[in-house]
Amino acid sequence: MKNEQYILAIDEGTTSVRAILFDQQGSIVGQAQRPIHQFFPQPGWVEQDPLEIWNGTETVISEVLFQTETPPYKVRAIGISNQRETTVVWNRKTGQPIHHAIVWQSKQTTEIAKHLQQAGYQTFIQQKTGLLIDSYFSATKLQWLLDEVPHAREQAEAGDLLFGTIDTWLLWKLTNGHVHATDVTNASRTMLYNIHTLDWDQKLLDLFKIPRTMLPAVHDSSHFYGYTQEFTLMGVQIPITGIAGDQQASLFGELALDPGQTKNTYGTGAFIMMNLGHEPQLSEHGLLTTIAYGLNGQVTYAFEGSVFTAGAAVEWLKDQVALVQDVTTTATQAEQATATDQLYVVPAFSGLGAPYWDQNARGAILGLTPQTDDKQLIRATLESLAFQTRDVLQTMTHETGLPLKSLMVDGGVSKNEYLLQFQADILGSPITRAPLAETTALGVAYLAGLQVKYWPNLATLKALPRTTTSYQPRLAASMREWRYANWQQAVVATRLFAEEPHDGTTNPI
Ligand SMILES: Nc1ncnc2c1ncn2[C@@H]1O[C@H](COP(=O)(O)OP(=O)(O)O)[C@@H](O)[C@H]1O
Ligand SMILES: O=P(O)(O)OC[C@H](O)CO
Repeated sequence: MKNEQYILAIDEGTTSVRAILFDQQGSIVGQAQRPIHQFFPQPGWVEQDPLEIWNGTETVISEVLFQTETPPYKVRAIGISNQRETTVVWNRKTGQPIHHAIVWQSKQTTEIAKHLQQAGYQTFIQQKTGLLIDSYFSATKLQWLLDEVPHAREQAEAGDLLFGTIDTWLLWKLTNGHVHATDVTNASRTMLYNIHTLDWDQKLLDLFKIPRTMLPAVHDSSHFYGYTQEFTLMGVQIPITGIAGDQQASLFGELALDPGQTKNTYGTGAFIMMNLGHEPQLSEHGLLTTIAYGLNGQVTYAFEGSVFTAGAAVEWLKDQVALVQDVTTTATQAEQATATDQLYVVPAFSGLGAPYWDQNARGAILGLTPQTDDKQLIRATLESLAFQTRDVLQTMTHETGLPLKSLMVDGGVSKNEYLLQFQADILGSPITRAPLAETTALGVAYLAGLQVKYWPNLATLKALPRTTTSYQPRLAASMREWRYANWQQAVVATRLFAEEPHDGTTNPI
């Protein structure tokens, strides 16, 4: 349609940045994507260049507009979804980052996190933030930057430095330094934000020694944040009206808006989220309580189970052990493998996330025999994603008392048919795959579009056409439980290996 306007979603993930144009049906009109490099300055450390992220974002925006012959004035609004927790600090006057961004997976602040745990801060922090102490969240990363980058602390105390997660950094760049803000979902991942009072928590700022002047303003996920500046890439002023962390954006894109509705996004990691409604519940078994979205002045909470290694394990099959040349062939290879009932890959490459939260664990392969071959290893690796998902979902249903009726899935690895069938089998529940792999971008497009009345209300979104693919469980219950019991045993063995030896020698891991 000639006069149609579009919503532009920017999805800045861990491995790439995408710009996607959506029309009023929620269909993709065009998209562009650029990879983003990761730097590994020391084992376990992961960093990215914030300027590369910004330049990549500018490029994909230009590309998608060019490819679809869309003049910028046809973009009704912009939404930003982003890899969460990743921490950037930059100079407010020069706009220069003081260091690379510290990525969510990075382990350089493990010692700070351990120290806090040992000092007994877990309950204090969980009650305020809903989070468990881990180097994953922004607070220890920000503290590290202020402590380790020369003169950073004095500059921060003088009010010269700004902190942001990637959404905040991109918003600041898009508005040419006019707007320093974030949304409630991203704020809830910093470990500095109180999810009950909905404000930065002074006691936490004191604990991590963070000057309040560095912190962005916090708003609803659907909110008028500001305009792109005329002299930035867009050439015209376009409102930026949606921001959400990528996992929350995909929950919104799935329209999982009722308590109990649950999604899993299989990307680099796998992030399972269950809508909790308007009352936060704290977990006793390793789940995070997080803000799902802020809409019309009200926040909705969610339980989250973060699995650190999902697609990253598939990448490992390709890049490190070269068992596959192309990740898309893994489903067929897994289908062709002879049964792997006794072979288990525990991909704890960066420790184990929910519900274990074991920073020390490292990956293991258990049950090798002389017959074990490449296809079986591929299959067992894919199966590990499904087992890890069950670990989290079992905890969620136990804690909330809500049964799992069905699981909505999306993300890059959800293209894998073998995985989804096995996921249904090992859960004993149906799986529904979203029509678009780009549910994250769609979610933040919805949030941006609601604010400018591109879509007038939630009912309009629910009425949009949507064709999903379902996977029904086929495995007998006895086999299902036997396989899962074996997996649990494999996790126990893996964690045992990472424990300190009892003879006083240092654990080399
Ligand atoms: N057909 C497939 N089978 C298995 N894994 C896949 C397939 N297609 C993509 N992937 C994996 O999906 C991941 C990328 O998913 P994506 O949602 O783009 O991640 P992120 O947002 O973390 O960058 C990569 O780890 C890639 O190996
Ligand atoms: O880059 P993704 O899509 O794997 O998401 C990363 C998460 O937001 C980290 O918490």
